[in-house]
Amino acid sequence: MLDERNSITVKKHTVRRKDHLLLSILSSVEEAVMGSSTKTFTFEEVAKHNHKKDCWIIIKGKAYDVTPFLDDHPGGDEVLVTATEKDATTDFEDIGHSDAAVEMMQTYFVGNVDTTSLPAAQVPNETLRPPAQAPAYNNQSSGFVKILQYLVPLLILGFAFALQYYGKKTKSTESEN
Ligand code: HEM
Repeated sequence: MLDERNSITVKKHTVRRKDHLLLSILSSVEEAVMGSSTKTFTFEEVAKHNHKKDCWIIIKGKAYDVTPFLDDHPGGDEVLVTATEKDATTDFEDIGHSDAAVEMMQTYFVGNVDTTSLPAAQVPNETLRPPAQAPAYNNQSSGFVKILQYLVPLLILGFAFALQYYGKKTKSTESEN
């Protein structure tokens, strides 16, 4: 009886081990297949998919075909279409997407993007202007603020003394009367 039970547990273990082995073989085969079949697109190739019926976005150097997700995206379909034809990494991260969203994203992965083909980030000219070009009145105004910093406490002090003096004077004239 005991022997029978032992043999059953031993068999279970063997089966589990075999399962595990089989799974790891399967996953490494899958990995090898997936690895070799992962495409690399240029930015231009990805950018062609830029409308509601065919919508691809680029996040962290990877391309995602979010066309089937447009209707279900909690942030709406418009933001996703607007995020095409550019590197949408900052847009995606600025929203503060949850871990669940990041996990969900993997479903739509279609390939890597050749990062050398990505256009340089477009920075508005205003932000590139060096601070040296700031208007000259800035220095003048900071000098004026410094003078005020000394002047205001002095004025308050003078006002306090004047009040004290005026108070004493009115007291003495009252007592004289
Ligand atoms: C494959 C890519 C994306 C997936 C899987 C995804 C998924 C999600 C999910 C699950 C949410 C709900 C909140 C959360 O769990 O974080 C969400 C919200 C949102 N997403 Fe995305 N998203 C993707 C790309 C983008 C992009 C590129 C933008 C562009 C700006 C964007 C904008 C938004 C906005 C505005 C919200 C609403 C946030 C709020 O109402 O608080 N998403 N997204």
